Amino acid sequence: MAEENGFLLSVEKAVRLRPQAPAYRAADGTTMTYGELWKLSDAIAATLAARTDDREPVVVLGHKAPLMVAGFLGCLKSGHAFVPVDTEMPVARLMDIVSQLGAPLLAATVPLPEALRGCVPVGRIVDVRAIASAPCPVRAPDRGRWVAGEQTQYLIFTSGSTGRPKGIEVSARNVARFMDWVRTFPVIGEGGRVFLDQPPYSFDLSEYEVVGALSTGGCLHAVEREETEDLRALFADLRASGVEVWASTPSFADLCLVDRSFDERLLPDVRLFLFCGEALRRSTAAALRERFPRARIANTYGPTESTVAVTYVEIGDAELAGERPLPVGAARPGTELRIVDPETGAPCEAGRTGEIVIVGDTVAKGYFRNPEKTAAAFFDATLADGSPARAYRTGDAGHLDESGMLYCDGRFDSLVKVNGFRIELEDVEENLGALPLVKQAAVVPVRRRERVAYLKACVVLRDRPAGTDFEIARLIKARLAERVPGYMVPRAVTLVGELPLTCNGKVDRKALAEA
Ligand SMILES: Nc1ncnc2c1ncn2[C@@H]1O[C@H](COP(=O)(O)OP(=O)(O)OP(=O)(O)O)[C@@H](O)[C@H]1O
Repeated sequence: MAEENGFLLSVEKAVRLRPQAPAYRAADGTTMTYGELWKLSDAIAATLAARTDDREPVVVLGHKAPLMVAGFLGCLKSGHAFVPVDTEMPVARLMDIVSQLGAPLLAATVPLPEALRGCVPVGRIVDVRAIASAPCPVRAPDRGRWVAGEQTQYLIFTSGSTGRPKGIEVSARNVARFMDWVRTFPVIGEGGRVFLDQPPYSFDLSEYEVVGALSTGGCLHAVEREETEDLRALFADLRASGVEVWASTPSFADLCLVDRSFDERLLPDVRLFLFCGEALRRSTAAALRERFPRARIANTYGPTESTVAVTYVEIGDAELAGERPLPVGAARPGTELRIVDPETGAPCEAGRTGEIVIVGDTVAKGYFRNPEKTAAAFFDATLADGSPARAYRTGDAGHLDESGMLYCDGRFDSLVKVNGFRIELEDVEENLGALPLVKQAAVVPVRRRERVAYLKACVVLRDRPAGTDFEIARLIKARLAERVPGYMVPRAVTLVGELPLTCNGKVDRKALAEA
């Protein structure tokens, strides 16, 4: 029998079991049920199928709205990979994506931004809002047309922090295997849970909620970007949300933790905090544990190239005790982690730091229309049981302990040389963060003529001590020098109110370096 789309089958089952159950709660309070979502995605699929016989990727443009999710399902049902593009993206990046795809079909859930109007021919635009407001019955494309197996389910473009954005092609099978794993997570596996829906859909962290919620009959509770910029508005919304699963970057949790009312009285139902995308600091996990004593806190790790995440670990008292950075988890079934020498690719000795290589059934197909970059990062490998699998070189530094627990040791590109000393920026950040005075810190290299001239630390204070900025910076440097060798103490320490975030909600190091 032909392989069907595991994700769509699970959503279909949820539709069949509880068509009236809420699937999506938008920020304006409107709700879309499973039955409505399925019907709307049928109509979108029918429209797309009438437009083209091709299986070309379709850009789904918009922000947090049920129309976006219906657009994703509509693409899959009509045989198209979807390319989620958030309206919050800088316009230049948006235009670059559209040009890389070459005048793609564009399913718009919002009015087109001015700059895009000239780039996409009118005949290539599908107005999702018009489909949603036309109540006529439609015949959805035959299920034989559904995206399945090795075909691309979605194409996510990296933020391009290291060059031009690359489109990562994740297959239907990759997503199905990821989904099978997520459904074994505590809380999510029980089904019917309410998920916070915060990261933009153009960031694959959002797949935790799209796949996690919709394949288990759960509900997405969307929060808008504007809300996240006004904690009072955000908390007013969250108070009545009933959110049970919280998946975000640690930076987004840090942002909320700034306010002391962010605790279990605000969110009495939260039972699982799920982190991915950047280092989870001990201080963040400890604060959450104190304020949400009944919730589990899980750290997960993975790049978009291996479908959201491939490791999982719960952070409890044992993990919080001690000084070393928190683990990022043990490999999911179906994934093997290897630590290799980044230069030669040879396996490292047990316990040593090297490049993390991910092998397994969620490793993506490669980069869209980019065979060179694909060949440079992806290769075919063999799993321990002898079966073939795809492998991806992450560019992340890490090590495994004797029990197979993975620790991230930063990215190879965050290893810098200052005056001949090799310094791991995240190591400096970890030590700064451990100072009682410091709430959050990011360390960036300041380059002069291709070399790193010195390090700059941007620090958010916990409570401001007496003294000028200069005196406080000097105090921080002195305290840090008690923990690390002198060459690791940043020459410049800048006090900031908060750390800037990228549109994906990660600390924006590029902006800090340029500031
Ligand atoms: N739990 C974690 N702890 C530490 N780092 C993590 C964790 N999870 C993910 N990461 C980092 O995030 C990277 C994956 O992020 P993502 O796929 O969003 O792309 P990116 O490398 O941030 O690229 P871009 O910024 O260009 O989009 C990983 O390779 C790793 O460096």
